[in-house]
Amino acid sequence: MPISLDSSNEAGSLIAYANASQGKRRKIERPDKQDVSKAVNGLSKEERRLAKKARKATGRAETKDDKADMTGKSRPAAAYAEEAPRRTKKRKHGQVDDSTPKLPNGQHEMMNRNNGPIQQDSINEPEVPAMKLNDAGDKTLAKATRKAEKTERKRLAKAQKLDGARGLNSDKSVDSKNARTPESQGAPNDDTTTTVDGKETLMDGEASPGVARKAKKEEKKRLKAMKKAGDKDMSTTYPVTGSDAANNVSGSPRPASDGVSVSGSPYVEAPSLSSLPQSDIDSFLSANFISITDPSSAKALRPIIDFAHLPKNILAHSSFAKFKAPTPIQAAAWPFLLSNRDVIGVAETGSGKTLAFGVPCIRSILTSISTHPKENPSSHDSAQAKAVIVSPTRELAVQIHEQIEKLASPAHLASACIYGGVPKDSQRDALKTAHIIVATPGRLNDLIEEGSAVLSQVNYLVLDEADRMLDKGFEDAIRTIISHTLPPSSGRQTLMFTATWPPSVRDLAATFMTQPVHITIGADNPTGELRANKNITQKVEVLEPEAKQARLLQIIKQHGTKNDRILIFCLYKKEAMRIEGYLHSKGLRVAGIHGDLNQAKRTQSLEAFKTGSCPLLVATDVAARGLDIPAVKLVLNVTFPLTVEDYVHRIGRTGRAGAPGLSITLFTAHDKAQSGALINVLRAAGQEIPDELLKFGTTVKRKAHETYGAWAREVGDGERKVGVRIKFD
Ligand SMILES: Nc1ncnc2c1ncn2[C@@H]1O[C@H](COP(=O)(O)OP(=O)(O)OP(=O)(O)O)[C@@H](O)[C@H]1O
Repeated sequence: MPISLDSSNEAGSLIAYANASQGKRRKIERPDKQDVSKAVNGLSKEERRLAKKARKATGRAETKDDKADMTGKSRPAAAYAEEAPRRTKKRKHGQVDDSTPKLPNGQHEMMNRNNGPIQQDSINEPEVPAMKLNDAGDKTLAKATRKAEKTERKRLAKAQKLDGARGLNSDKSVDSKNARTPESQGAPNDDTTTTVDGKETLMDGEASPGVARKAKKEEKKRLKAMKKAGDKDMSTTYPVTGSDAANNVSGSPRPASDGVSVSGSPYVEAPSLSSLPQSDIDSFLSANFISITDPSSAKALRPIIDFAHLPKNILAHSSFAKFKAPTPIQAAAWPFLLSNRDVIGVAETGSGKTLAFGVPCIRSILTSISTHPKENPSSHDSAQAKAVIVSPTRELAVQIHEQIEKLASPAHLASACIYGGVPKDSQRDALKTAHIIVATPGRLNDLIEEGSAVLSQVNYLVLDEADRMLDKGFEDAIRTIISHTLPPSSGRQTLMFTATWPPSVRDLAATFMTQPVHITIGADNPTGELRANKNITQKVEVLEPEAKQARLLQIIKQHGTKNDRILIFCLYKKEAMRIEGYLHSKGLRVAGIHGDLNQAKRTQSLEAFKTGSCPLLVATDVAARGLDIPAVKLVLNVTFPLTVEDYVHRIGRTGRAGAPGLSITLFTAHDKAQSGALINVLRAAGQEIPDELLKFGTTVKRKAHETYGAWAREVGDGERKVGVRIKFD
């Protein structure tokens, strides 16, 4: 019987594998030598010949399997599907847990979750007692298994080499020797903690490299096919013109899935929006510097410039009536998202991106549920998650969850907030009834792995702070999460939102998306180049490193008032602790937030800062992205971050939702490698550039994916990127 492999989905291929060879879905297991011997008694000559052949094959496989059980390596793909739940977790310092492979959609059907760790004996116990040796399917299975083993061995050898090069398995101790290990590196994911001996330990799950790489390969294949198809399409770049005014129904088809697609309910433009003169639309687009690029040949969609233009079922549940009008990113993204399109949304910090993806999320779920009348949204006994929103930090996940809850609960939808550093029990409970999961990657993967989080019906996937989510620290974990959701061919909508969209992550992003509409908000910035929020006045002071502390105190005294908050950023955890202690010693009310603090303390510090009981917060880059804290008057950078993207996010904690903001950056000779990139950001925002900064030079180092964000310093010398001289006029 030919083995049919469904290349679109790993679980699909494994199940097909099992079905083809066994005639039904069941565990794939080879018998041991003894069982084969028993079975051959009384067989014909021909059957004995085949049995001998099979014995040879099983003997080989068995030896490898035994070895693999000891080492956790050299497993054929089918064996991974079988034995994943039996493996015990190995969470070593700085080590990716490759002993616990994660499998995509549907795999849980093949696992016995209740068994727990299984002894070596039971691993060798044959699931199928008597093999029918003259069955052609079995021969095919043995052959296919050998082939799978060979491929797996090759892949693992390659992966080990790669991981070795990336330093994924190397310990990083945080001591005086590497006290300059920045938090954004040392803590690639929010679930990183520090053990007593000062070593950093990944607490929560990283993606299995095996599964992640397979997913990567499949995504690449899909992308290739997609590109081929896309070549036939005309790429469309808006602003919308008068000829598009007639278009009031989205022309973007999305393949129907097995009853879970949201494509059944096309977006219909509100008559009140259709009746607006085109000149109104054009002036809205140009006044807000909205650039929309659609690689498909679908017609342009008018921005939803008034809340009244939203579909009625959303409007009825709106919790945002307090706002005057949608922000530009909301207005531009909503029509495409409501039409089930994939969207990359790049808009400045504090511009309302959460509602931009949050509002269509509710509609997507309601539509999806309405096509499944059995799933009554008001029955909170159980639910299947339909949407996942992934965020890089725990605090941001909590904040997004709060906003999503405000949208979801009036619609009788439930959401769960999943993040590391806190007990799992309440999260497990919340998952039982959640339609929407807001999560950090590490803890989500842990709960997927144990079977508490099931994403097999997720057709709305959001990566918030998408560039951070796609950098090396998170990439594998994100791949694993994505591989558990519905594939795009079954109707999954994939959204990426951020304020910074470096070229280094764009190719990777494309592998997860289907003809995404690219929306950028910002003057003179159609390609989404790095831009800071123009409402922020950026000041840079160049000084000697030893002068920093005194200057810091001066600035705080100069700007601190009773009601305003000052957010102080450091690069290292130890530095943050030192600065917090220093300010404390000066009698100031100050709190701290960084990766060495337990979650309760982190939450407490943030609350104290939000309420104003502590008007000063000293933070590392764990607080750089997404946090929406009212009345942050000043962001003060004591040490420049590793990347200028992080700088843009840090200063973006002020000047939110149209309010003015101020940032002051203390810049020393240690940071001169970043001077060129910083000058570019200042220049693009029309800010003053001090001569002392210009003296450091205008060289901008191009960042490739490997060197972006969390793992930057772990790239070997051989991979160091060459600086590019940028000329200014
Ligand atoms: N239409 C609107 N009008 C006015 N304010 C809004 C609107 N939509 C959202 N906001 C407010 O704007 C603030 C910033 O929103 P949000 O946190 O979503 O920004 P963001 O673009 O995600 O920022 P960041 O890039 O820093 O994550 C929030 O306080 C939010 O309530």
